[in-house]
Order: sequence, then C-alpha cells, then structure tokens
Amino acid sequence: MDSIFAPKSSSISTLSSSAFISRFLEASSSRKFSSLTFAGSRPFRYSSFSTTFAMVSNDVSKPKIITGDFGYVLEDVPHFTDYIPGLATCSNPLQDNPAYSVVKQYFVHVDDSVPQKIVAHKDSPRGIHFRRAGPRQKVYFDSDEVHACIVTCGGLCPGLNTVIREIVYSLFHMYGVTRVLGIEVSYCFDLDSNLRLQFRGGGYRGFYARNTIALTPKVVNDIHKRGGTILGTSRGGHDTSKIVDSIQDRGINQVYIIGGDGTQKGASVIFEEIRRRGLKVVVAGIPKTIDNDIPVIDKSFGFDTAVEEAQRAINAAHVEAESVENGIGLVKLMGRYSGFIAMYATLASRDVDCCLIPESPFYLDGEGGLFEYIEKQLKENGHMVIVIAEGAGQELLSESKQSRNQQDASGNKLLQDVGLWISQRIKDYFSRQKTMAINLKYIDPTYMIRAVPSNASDNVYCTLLAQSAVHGAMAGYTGFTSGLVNGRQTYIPFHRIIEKQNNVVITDRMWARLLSSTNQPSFMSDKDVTEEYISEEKKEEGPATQLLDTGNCADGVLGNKEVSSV
Ligand SMILES: Nc1ncnc2c1ncn2[C@@H]1O[C@H](COP(=O)(O)OP(=O)(O)O)[C@@H](O)[C@H]1O
Ligand SMILES: O=P(O)(O)OC[C@H]1O[C@](O)(COP(=O)(O)O)[C@@H](O)[C@@H]1O
Ligand SMILES: [Mg+2]
Repeated sequence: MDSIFAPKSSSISTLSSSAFISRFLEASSSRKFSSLTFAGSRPFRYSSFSTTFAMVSNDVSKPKIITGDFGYVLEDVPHFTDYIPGLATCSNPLQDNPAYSVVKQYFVHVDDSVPQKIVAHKDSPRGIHFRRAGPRQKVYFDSDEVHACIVTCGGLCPGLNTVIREIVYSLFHMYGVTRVLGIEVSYCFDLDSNLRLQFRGGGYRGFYARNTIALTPKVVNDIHKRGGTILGTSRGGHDTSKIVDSIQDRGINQVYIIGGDGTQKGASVIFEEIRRRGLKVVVAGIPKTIDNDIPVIDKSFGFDTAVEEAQRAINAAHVEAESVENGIGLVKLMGRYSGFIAMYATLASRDVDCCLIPESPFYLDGEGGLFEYIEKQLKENGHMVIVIAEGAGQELLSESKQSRNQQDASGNKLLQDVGLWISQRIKDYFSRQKTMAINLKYIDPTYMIRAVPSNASDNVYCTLLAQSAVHGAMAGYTGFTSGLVNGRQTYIPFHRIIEKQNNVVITDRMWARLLSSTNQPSFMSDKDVTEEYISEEKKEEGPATQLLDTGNCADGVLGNKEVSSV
C-alpha cells in the first residue's frame, strides 16, 4: 500500500491531517455499516467501498495519511523513498542471524498496523492506526555504511542507560554495525591544574562540542544497572542548523534521540532540516518522560520504576504519620503539568488519603475544602497521608511577577515549591484553629524517583523501544518516534507526539477510581466540570454516552488520555 498515492492535485491534500481525518471518519461512520452481510463461511460481503488505499498527499512536508476501507486511517511515518529517489536496498542480515532464523515469520508485514483505539462499537469506523514496528525484509543500509549516534536530552528518567545499551546491542548484534557514537557531555579542562572549568553539556548541546564517545557492546555492557545517562543530558541549546551541520560533518546517518516532549519537538525540526537538505539520515525518537506527558503512547519507560520508588516515600510518610498523634505525612512527587506519577503512586499505595494533581484544581478553606477534609480525617483516623504533584495548586501560590515568568533553559516554567507552601498553610490553619495540634512531616523525594536504575519491567520495555527504533531506521523509516500503542510497538510520526500534552483527564474513570479509593473530596461540583475538563478526544467525539468512558485500552495498562478509561 506504500506505493499507491493519490494524485498530487487531490483536493483532499489541501486539508490539514487532523481536519482530513475527522472528515474522513465522519464520512465513514455515516455510511451504513449495517449493510455488511454475512455470506456463507466468509464473514463479510463488502459493500461498494473502495479496496485501494489512497494517500492523501505526496507533498513530503505534510503528514502521510493513508486511508482504506471502513474508515481505516494509517498515520504513517516518513520514509527515505519519499524524498530520495532510486535508493538501493539489501536483504535484512537478520535472516542469517541464528537468534532469528529459528523464528518463523519474524519480518513484519509491510501492511501491518496497530489501531490507536481498541474499544469499538459495531458501527464505528476502524479509525486511526500506526505502522507496526519491527524488522523488515529489506533494509536501506549496508552494515558497513551505518554511522549512528545516540543523544539523551531533558530531565533524567529511569531506563535511559538501558535504551542506550539496547540501541548499541541491536545495531552491533542484529545488523553488524560497528560505528556508534554517543553525543556526550563535554568539559573544558585547565591543562595546568587539570580542573574542570566549563561544562558544555550533553543533550543537543553535545552536538556542538568535539566530545563524542565510541559506543560498543563492551562499553555499554553494564550501564543499565546505573541510573542517569552515561552520555549526560541538558536543557536548552537547540540550534537546528548547527546540529544538522554537525551530523553532516561527522558523516552520521542514523540519529537516535532519547528525550521528552521538548526533545521530540527538537527532533522533529532536525528531521525537517535533514529532509530539506535531502540527506539520507534517519531521525528516530525514543520517548522519555518521567511525567508521562507524551500523548499517544501507552506509557513512558521509567514511569513504573518512578511509581515504585515513590512508594518508599509514601510508606515513610505513612509510618511517620501513624506513629504520632494527628500526624500528617506529606509527599511531593514530580509532575509539572501531568499528575500521572502522583495518581498511580496513590492508587498503588492505598495509604494515601488525598492526592492533589495539576489537572484537578482544589481549594483550602471552607466547606468541601482541603482543611475541612484534613480535620475530618484526623478526627476519624488520627493520621493522614497527602500526595501532591509539584505542579498542583500553582494558581494558589502567591507569586511575584518575576517568579511567575521564570523558565528553565528549555522554556519550561519553573515552579514554586508547592510542598513547602502547602505544609506551611496546613500548619498555619491548625495553629489558628486551636482545635487540635498537628504533627506534619514533609518528604520531598523529587529527584530520588527519577535517578534510580529502571526496574525489571521497564528494562524489558526499554529493550523493545530500542530494538524497534533500530529496525525502523534500518528499514529506511525516519521522522518517527518508537512507541507502545495498545501494547504493540509502533512508529508514530513526530507531529502526533508533539501536538499536545498528555494529561490526567479528571472526567475519566481512572481519576474517579482514585477518588473512590482515597475517598477525598473532588473539590468540584457537577457545574464545575465544564468543557475545560473534558478531553480533546471526547470533544471531538461529540456528546458522551457515558461521562467517564473515553474507551480505549485494556485494563492494567497505564492511563493516558486514551487508556485511562477502561
Ligand atoms: N519547541 C522546541 N523546538 C526545538 N527544540 C526544543 C523545543 N523545546 C525543547 N527543545 C529542546 O529539547 C531539549 C529538551 O527539552 P526539555 O523540555 O528540557 O526536556 P524534555 O525533552 O525532557 O521535555 C532541549 O535541549 C531543548 O532545547
Ligand atoms: O530540575 P530539572 O532537572 O529541570 O527537572 C525538573 C523537572 O523535570 C521533570 O521531571 C520533567 O522533565 P522532562 O520535561 O525532562 O520530562 C519535571 O517533573 C520536573 O519539573
Ligand atoms: Mg518535558
């Protein structure tokens, strides 16, 4: 289906991808699917639907959208062949690899795709799909030709080293590649004293520095046991043309970029520049975010580890709180704009009485407020545990204009310490009330939960992400993020990864589950649940049949906007 494109003059190609997709799905769902009939042993007799696939646009700078029968939409990723004609291919060396040759059908079929939503109604169109990740029969690189590099950007996350290790192992052991560079932290040294003088930074900044490290299986063998990233990381410092110059100058033709939402935006513009220059260079993203704020994917690697690590802080807070009279244990967890860590840590723990996240506004005083709830809990149980995400309640903190506008080097808003603020407010309230003396212990494990090595399940997940990225790169796909969708590895175009942020949707079932688990007030009346709190997806879907059903994924899979309602 790759080769069948609509003519360039197609009127549809003038629509944006999302406008096209929504019109297409609308049209598909308005067709009479009930006209499908069962005929003998064949499940369906198709009505007059076209059986060919039509690509909406062959303009290389536009999203690749391929449509098919029954409302099928493939949001495809770019491929070298979109902008470089006449490239040679060769057989995938994996077919001679003993580890793979025993496995039948290990190559992914060219038409395999993975649905974004797996909950369907009998009349619903097949909907959006992503290209399934995995090894292809034909590859667009000779092993000797590959010169890869790996860079890690943004904040730390458990599993970064595992991803680095597995990219290196996959390139070496599956594809016989021997040249892999790590874009590394670089320092200036005072030659006399040998003192480190200037930190130039890893991450995107590393592209401007001379320092790189040759990554071999031997070098990376043990790194998954360590937290952090052996390559170093940084924020800010993204100069697209300087980065692409550096890639070109070094003769790099596969760039693996591990990072969060900011990083993937950076990767997207690097890819655009590479395509503009017509270079045969793959740009492959691996999504990293401790906050789980990247959309589309089921969850980010390292998230499970972070939630697990957060349990230690919550346990400590609980032990402290229950050991004294009117004890309050307060734990602040990461989550700048997305409260997933706090939500999952709370659900996992069951010792938490109140979880506060950025997506769910709360108030302190008066009926239904936090103070009233704390007082009630202390009277009934003698202690309580509160988990607060770092981005929660920021609108309540009195800010000076200066602090309001503070940003980090990447342009992310610098937050005020909500943990310290709320501790003080709680203490002030009870000392004013004089109804009871409280004993509050504030625990801030912020960096501890992301600086640890990844746990077993994250290690496996990191391995799959890394291997998928390498298979995709060798197959000539580019401008993609390797991601898990409904439990399957896929290639997701950058524009879908960077178009919005993944947030907890407080009108979804997962938040309702948390509220019923903690029994905390929702701090909202029905009237408050305005448009603002309904997910974008729900708005697109129109009036809900059930308020709390965004309907996507299987139970047990982490909740992002799509998967949280199960
Ligand atoms: N909109 C953007 N366009 C290009 N590069 C960006 C953009 N936003 C962030 N970056 C780059 O991505 C890197 C990491 O971004 P940051 O927000 O710090 O972390 P994360 O990727 O983890 O969200 C930084 O080096 C930054 O310069
Ligand atoms: O102090 P740093 O290194 O900027 O990191 C703090 C921020 O990093 C985060 O973990 C998010 O980082 P990313 O944007 O890199 O995913 C936030 O939760 C937190 O506010
Ligand atoms: Mg980020």
